[in-house]
Parts: sequence; C-alpha cells; structure tokens
Amino acid sequence: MAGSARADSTAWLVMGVSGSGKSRLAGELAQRLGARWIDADDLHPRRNLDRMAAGLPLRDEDRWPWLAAVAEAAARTSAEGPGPVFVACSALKRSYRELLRERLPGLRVLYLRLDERSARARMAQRQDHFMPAALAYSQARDLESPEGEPGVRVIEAASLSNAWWNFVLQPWHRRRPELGHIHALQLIRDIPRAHVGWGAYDELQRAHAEVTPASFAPTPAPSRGPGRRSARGARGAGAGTGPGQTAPAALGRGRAPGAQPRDPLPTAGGTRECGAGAAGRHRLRAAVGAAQQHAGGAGGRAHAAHPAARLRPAA
Ligand SMILES: Nc1ncnc2c1ncn2[C@@H]1O[C@H](COP(=O)(O)OP(=O)(O)OP(=O)(O)O)[C@@H](O)[C@H]1O
Ligand SMILES: O=C(O)[C@H](O)[C@@H](O)[C@H](O)[C@H](O)CO
Repeated sequence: MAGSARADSTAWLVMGVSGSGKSRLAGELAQRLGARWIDADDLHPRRNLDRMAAGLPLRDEDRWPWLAAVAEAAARTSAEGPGPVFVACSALKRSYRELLRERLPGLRVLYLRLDERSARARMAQRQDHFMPAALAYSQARDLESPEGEPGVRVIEAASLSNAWWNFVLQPWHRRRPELGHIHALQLIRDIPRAHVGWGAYDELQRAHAEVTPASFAPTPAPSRGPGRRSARGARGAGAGTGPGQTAPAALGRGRAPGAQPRDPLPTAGGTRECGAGAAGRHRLRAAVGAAQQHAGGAGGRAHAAHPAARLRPAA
C-alpha cells in the first residue's frame, strides 16, 4: 500500500510529451536542490516498452496500471523524507492527472510545453532510447494540455537553456541556501514562463564574466551522485529509495545510465557562499531581476515570506 505523503513533502509532477525534457528537468532539479525524483519511464512494464519500441502508441488500458505504480512510488518516496519529490511522467491526459492528484494530495505540476515538431526533432536526435520519433504524433494527439488546471505552471521547454541552469538557478540557490527549495522553484516557475530572452542571457553572461572564477565557476561535472538517477526500482518493492541510490538497470529504456547534460554543470549543494565581487554581484542581481521582470514581475518578491520557504533542502 502506498505511504501517505508528508505534509512537508510536496510532489511536483514534471509532465509533457516525449522529448519535452521531463527527465532532464526533474533530474537536474533534484540534483541541484538535493531532492529526490522518480522517472516514470522506469516503471513501465515490459509490454509497454515493447509496444512503444514497436512504434505503437500506448492506450489507456496500457497506462492505467503504470500510472497507479507511478503514484504509489511517488507517495512512498514522499513519505520517506522531507523535501520535494519530482516525478517525471508524461501524464498526457486530464484523467491521468486526476488519478495522480487523487493519490498525491497537493500535487503541483510543471508542464513542459513543446510543439510536436521540436519534440520529434529531439526524439530523433536521441540515441539508444526505446521511443521512436515516429510516435511524436501520437504524443501530441493524446496530450490534453493541463493549462488552467490547479497548481500548474507552464514552462516553455525550449527556454530551459544551459544559461538558465548555470547562471540563474544554481547561483541563486548557492547564494541563498537558507531559502531552500522555494527560491529555486520560484525561479523555475516565474522566469522560464517568458524565456530568459537573449537580452537577459547576454546580461547574465556579462555578469558571469565579471565575478571571480571562484564564485560561479562550474565545479567538475557531478559524478553519478544524488539526483542524477531517479529513485528507481519502485516497481514492486523498492520504491523511492532516495538520492544517491544506484538504480537497477533501466528497464529497457536504453538511456545511457546517468547520462550527463551536454555541458559540464556545477554540482548541487547550495552551501558554498559566492566569492563574487560587489560589482559583479550587483550586476548579476540586476540581470536576474531584469529577467524576472521580463517574465512577469517576479522580482522583488519577499521570498522569505512565501509559506513554502519553510521547506529545507533534504538532508
Ligand atoms: N532544454 C533543453 N534544450 C535542448 N535539448 C534538451 C533540453 N532538455 C532536454 N533536451 C534533450 O531533449 C531530449 C529529451 O529529453 P528528456 O529525455 O529529458 O525528455 P523526456 O520528456 O523525459 O523524454 P521521454 O519521456 O521520451 O524520456 C534529450 O536528448 C535531451 O538531451
Ligand atoms: O504516456 C506515454 O505515452 C508514455 O509515457 C510516453 O510518454 C513514454 O513513456 C515516454 O515519453 C518515453 O519516451
């Protein structure tokens, strides 16, 4: 039986069509915030994987038992400790999300919006993945957008650039570790909505160049440590094993285990204070503020006053 979700452990569904970047976003967030995540692809029964690999879209009857397993794994993982749990799961239809909401009270949703053509292009570029690009059409066909549903944030999938990760999320989380997850989640909710546009990107890059190398210099690419792997193996017994758990071999999905993003990324952690010079800090803050304004005025919000500021990074 699924454990009941802890009050301080919000589950975040990271949803979208195949290729929208769910696994990457959930994995990166978990790694950088010291949280846990689940990749629903790891919970597909073999027959679902075979079906997709054969170019046949999943049907409702293929998805229901899988969704139930995803909900159970998420609830169990959530019950195991504090902090958010990110769940990368397509959840294409409203009825699927209703099942997840019912079993994961308070579920919040990050919807990675990506057009069919871009999704197909990304899928075609992937190697060794069970999902053929030819299924992009059925993903788009089955998708019922969650926009307008409660607790949903839309993220333009194309806006999650490396610049965003490297210059926005990580530096902020490092600077203000005391604000915990909410700060970063607020950024992800507010900034990418309108893209970190090229202007802001340039500003961020200039700001980055001005701060001392010690401040935001990417530390060596993370080892296969916490967060890059999902809390897998949830099917059956070992659901939600927590960060750092080495997963059993992927269930036929073929993704390179622990595959790294395309550029070396800073490690997670959030406890190192930046050594940035005042000018650089100011410039970076201004650039991020501009990006926030561009995105709809998140800048200047009293983060500490946000109720979810109580959340602390998972130990
Ligand atoms: N922000 C991004 N910009 C460009 N490419 C990206 C971005 N995010 C992910 N990708 C690439 O797009 C592809 C799909 O990413 P990912 O596997 O995370 O998507 P997904 O939604 O989990 O897909 P699936 O459900 O099919 O496993 C990968 O090759 C990944 O490297
Ligand atoms: O509901 C579905 O059709 C499936 O979950 C797919 O979305 C794939 O599992 C996933 O995207 C892997 O490529």
